[in-house]
Amino acid sequence: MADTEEPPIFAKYPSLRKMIGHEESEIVESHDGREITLLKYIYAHPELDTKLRGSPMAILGVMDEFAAREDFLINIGPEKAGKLAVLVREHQPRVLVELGGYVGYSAILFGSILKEIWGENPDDAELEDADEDSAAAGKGKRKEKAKLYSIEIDPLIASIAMNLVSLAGLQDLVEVVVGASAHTLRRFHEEGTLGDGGIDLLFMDHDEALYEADVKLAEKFCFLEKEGALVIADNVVRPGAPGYRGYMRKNPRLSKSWGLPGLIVPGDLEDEIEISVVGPGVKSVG
Ligand SMILES: C[S@@+](CC[C@H](N)C(=O)[O-])C[C@H]1O[C@@H](n2cnc3c(N)ncnc32)[C@H](O)[C@@H]1O
Repeated sequence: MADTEEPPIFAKYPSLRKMIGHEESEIVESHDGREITLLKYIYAHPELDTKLRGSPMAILGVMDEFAAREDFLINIGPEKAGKLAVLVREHQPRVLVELGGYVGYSAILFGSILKEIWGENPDDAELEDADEDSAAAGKGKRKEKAKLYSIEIDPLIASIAMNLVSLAGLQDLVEVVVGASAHTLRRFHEEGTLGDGGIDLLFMDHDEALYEADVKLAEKFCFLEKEGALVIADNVVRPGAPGYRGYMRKNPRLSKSWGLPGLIVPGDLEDEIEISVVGPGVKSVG
């Protein structure tokens, strides 16, 4: 490629041109007002009522369009979304917890898959019915709700996520929870939010420096006791979570782990997403 030639990545993501000439330390990638601009962009969309409302995939498409054309967004983006969607469909989780919800991109993706797999949640009366007559459960009545708890520390950012989750029609399946990850996991434990079953899939995408401590907390509260529970950690290579990776490799509760490649930077083949299958075992590790 000649010196003057623009890297192909800028043709695909024109919004990245803003970063040209800046040191990495000078680049602000989020929480600078662009999230409110995104919300206005979506609500100004000419097909808001005809295509976006009630359509998770169409909303994700507009978020991708905004990230490519207007301003970069720190969500998983379309490539990782495609890979994670395959995994989530295969795994069929009923209770999913996400640490780091941002404006709701991954929450809308995962919530739409929960809806695809489990349908609309039963209302409380139906749940009581199914409880009273366990034979009825065998006739197709569901005794549990499917749920994604998307935990986000920043209340303004979380409000945008709540708005977009509702626009997507997923408010029944996706609960955006405002709070820091560790504080919220502890609150879930004290309040019994997750019931007896715990978590089928824990997605960590908040602060790589907290992955190790937070997964240990989830284990301590027995949230990861289901056979085959999945822990998915994003960005384990860049910015990187060496403490978490080291801890999981030696974890006696780990039965299998593998990685998925990142994206965006062509030729970057290192696995950015680490998937770990954990299960019942030592109750409290570390
Ligand atoms: C990379 S973004 C998450 C992207 C999101 N999972 C998606 O793909 O749509 C990280 C988010 O984690 C939030 N965050 C950072 N530290 C956190 C913590 N300790 N607890 C909860 N959220 C946190 C940030 O405010 C930010 O919105």
